[in-house]
Amino acid sequence: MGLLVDGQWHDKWYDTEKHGGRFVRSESQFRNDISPTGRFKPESGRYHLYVSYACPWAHRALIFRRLKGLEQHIDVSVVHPLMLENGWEFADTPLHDPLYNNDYLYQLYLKADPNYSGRVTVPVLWDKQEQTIVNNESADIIRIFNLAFNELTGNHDDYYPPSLREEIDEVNEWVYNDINNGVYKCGFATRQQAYEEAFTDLFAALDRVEAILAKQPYLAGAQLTEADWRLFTTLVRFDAVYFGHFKTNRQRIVDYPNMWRYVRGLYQHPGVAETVVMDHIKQHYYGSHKTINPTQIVPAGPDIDFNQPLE
Ligand SMILES: N[C@@H](CCC(=O)N[C@@H](CS)C(=O)NCC(=O)O)C(=O)O
Repeated sequence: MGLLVDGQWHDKWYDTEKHGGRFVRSESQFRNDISPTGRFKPESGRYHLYVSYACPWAHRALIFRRLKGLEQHIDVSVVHPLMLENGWEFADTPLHDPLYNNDYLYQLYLKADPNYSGRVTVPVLWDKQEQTIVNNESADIIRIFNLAFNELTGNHDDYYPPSLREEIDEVNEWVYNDINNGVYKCGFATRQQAYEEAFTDLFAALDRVEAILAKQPYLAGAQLTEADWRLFTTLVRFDAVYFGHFKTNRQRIVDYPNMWRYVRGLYQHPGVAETVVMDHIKQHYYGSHKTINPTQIVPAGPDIDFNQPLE
């Protein structure tokens, strides 16, 4: 784990002490759009997506690539599940970098900006033409995938429809703060109080989701939207890693009847199960955070059947 400072790699863990033991996530820095009139145009074969199967943020992008039929137009590279002293690394095929044969993901960031300062995160949407990063913020990448390539693919499915945008933005706000990022706030807290605050907020938000799903099938109502996919990537990791490794253990997702049905429904959506790679997920979390799990032992359980029929 580390970061780049003026183009130099430093092996450094998150500094929680300056925030009273709290984990504070930094903002992504490459935030360009893809549009017919802009610098980055929607073209087949021009862009490349770098992900980790372990990462819930990168997972959103992978799901949208599949939902929007972009596999033929945007290739993907997957990094090695362990993120240690050199950050995300490439390894032997198929976990290699087919474009530049880099050893480390930070080399890609340096190619985009030799003086880059900041964290080196996945996902990365890369432009092969300009050899730079278009965008490294998953919330943006899924919206780009949702719309920008529609003319190319003929797929007009809309996961951020204008009529529901206000509702979706409102849900995203608390789901992001208290659940998507909330599990990290629990797991990376270095003081008891910081952990307990995050834990309380997390389970209040999960209870809220459970109550919403008692009344309607999806977070924004009757229609499946990006708000659901953003929540899904956290829920699908919850019982296998966050519950144990991040100490989010008041209850599991399987213990919430509505959420357990909902997460299975999303998992069983065509093409989604193939984007869930549980051994990368478990290896990454239990193996990469030595401050939390010094032995790096990966638990053998639990056994979760996301394919269980939806009754
Ligand atoms: N806001 C970013 C967050 C991405 C992110 O933090 N990814 C994690 C992996 S789950 C990462 O690459 N972390 C490396 C680091 O923080 O140094 C997004 O949603 O795209």
